Amino acid sequence: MGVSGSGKSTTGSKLAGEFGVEFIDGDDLHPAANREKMAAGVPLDDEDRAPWLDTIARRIADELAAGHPIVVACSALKRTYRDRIAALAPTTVFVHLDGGSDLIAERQRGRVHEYMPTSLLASQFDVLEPLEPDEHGFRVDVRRTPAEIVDEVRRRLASPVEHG
Ligand SMILES: Nc1ncnc2c1ncn2[C@@H]1O[C@H](COP(=O)(O)OP(=O)(O)O)[C@@H](O)[C@H]1O
Ligand SMILES: O=C(O)[C@H](O)[C@@H](O)[C@H](O)[C@H](O)COP(=O)(O)O
Repeated sequence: MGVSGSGKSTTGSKLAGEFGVEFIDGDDLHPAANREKMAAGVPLDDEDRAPWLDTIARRIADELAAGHPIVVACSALKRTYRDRIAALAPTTVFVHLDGGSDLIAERQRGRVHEYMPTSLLASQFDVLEPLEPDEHGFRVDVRRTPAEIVDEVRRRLASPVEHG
């Protein structure tokens, strides 16, 4: 989880590669209307995101039911969004790629995205709700390299007491 440009695709795909599991990018599961809205510079609202979150939650639940752990990139900006995912896939561990707006804006500007304009980053920080103590997950600092972040995530996933 994390705002656009926080490194979900980069670190998520690397983590999945190291685990030897599938990586799913939530970007690819947005309905066309959501993509068009973002491309037009308009932030998504709760109603836009609800069916997308359900698609992601169902996909996680289906994969887990088939015995396939997966890594998913999904902004999951609000507590209610994460609860929606956890309701269908309760063993989901949320890893918040957390960082300041200046650094993330700089990284976002340095990449090309199919539909996401950099102008929407501020709206994402506005709605971002960090993990709360009773959520299943932890934060990592995006000032570190992708390799360091992946190592940290692996270490913490191997220590259940640290991410309860
Ligand atoms: N930890 C990191 N250190 C340096 N650059 C990073 C890091 N994580 C991601 N990046 C770069 O930042 C940009 C945004 O990352 P990306 O994975 O596309 O973010 P997201 O999927 O969250 O939108 C990319 O150009 C990526 O190469
Ligand atoms: O909930 C949302 O508003 C979107 O999911 C958004 O968070 C996401 O950032 C875009 O789809 C762009 O994708 P990147 O996060 O990969 O830039």
